Amino acid sequence: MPGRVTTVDRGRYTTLVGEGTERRVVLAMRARELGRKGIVVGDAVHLVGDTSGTEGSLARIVRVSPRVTVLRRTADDTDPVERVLVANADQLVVVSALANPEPRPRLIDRCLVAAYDAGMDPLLVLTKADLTDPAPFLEQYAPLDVRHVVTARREHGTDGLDELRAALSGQVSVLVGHSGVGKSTLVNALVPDALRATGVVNVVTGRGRHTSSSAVALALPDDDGWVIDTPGVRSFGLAHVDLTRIVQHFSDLEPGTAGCPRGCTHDEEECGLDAWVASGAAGPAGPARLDSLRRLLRARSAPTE
Ligand SMILES: Nc1nc2c(ncn2[C@@H]2O[C@H](COP(=O)(O)OP(=O)(O)OP(=O)(O)O)[C@@H](O)[C@H]2O)c(=O)[nH]1
Ligand SMILES: [Zn+2]
Repeated sequence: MPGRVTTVDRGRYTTLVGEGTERRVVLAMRARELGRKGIVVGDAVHLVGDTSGTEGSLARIVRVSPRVTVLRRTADDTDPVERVLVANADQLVVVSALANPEPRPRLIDRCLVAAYDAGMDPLLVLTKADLTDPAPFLEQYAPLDVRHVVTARREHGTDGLDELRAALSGQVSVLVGHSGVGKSTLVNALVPDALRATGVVNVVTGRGRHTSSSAVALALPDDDGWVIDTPGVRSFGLAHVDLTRIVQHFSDLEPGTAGCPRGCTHDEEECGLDAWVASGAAGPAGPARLDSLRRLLRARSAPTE
């Protein structure tokens, strides 16, 4: 029985199996034959045993499918190892308020790098446009050509929500953002209460709301994709990011790296990209694009915020 891992908590895995009306929550443990193989939220797994999902039942996870993407959480003081946070997500939704709290461009840049490194498409969601004009902020990000959705609270509801739904449709999206940006407000609007209750099982009681601070996958209405909410994720593991994976996302600049010395950091005097851009090969936007690329490359080594 195939399933998708929605929460991980102390050796218990909440999974969702089945489609449509057959969809149900199945609590599972790992089978011995998995050895030390890790299981994270978003993993596609194969379950055996009692997959009825009835109260008190426990299935076993016997296989984990190869991961298409992996988003890593950074090592920190309590855990020196970079760990996979979420598997198989398509896009990284970086939620930032335009005001209250002020946007943190360095953190956003780090999120973009993490997305590129994970093989995920980034999507910027800029909330609270009712408080300030989004134009100055957007200008700063224009050369990066990152998709974005602007939301604003209005008397009749929230502007931009339909556009956001369209961007999430059929995708597995990880939502990140620091406290107060309005991420919970968005998740509540996207995933109705009834759906939120399923797939989010408290391991201790077997029902109710999951309280741990780990990622939680929530199915969007009508099986139209997933959002994975990540409370408490403040930074990503960028220590092992491969430069070429970032440069790949700058298709207008990438050919210019042919003129770089071996092992070029693309942020040094000998870098071939300066000449490439100066020759006009990257078009009129070239200089701003190169600045943005270098900003991201530097964000890798910036201290965590
Ligand atoms: N003006 C305005 N306020 C908003 C908007 N969206 C959310 N808020 C408010 O911003 C505050 C923070 O929203 P939350 O959804 O709790 O933010 P969060 O990112 O989940 O933050 P944590 O719960 O701390 O993780 C709340 O008081 C919301 O009512 C918006 O579009 N405009
Ligand atoms: Zn270079």
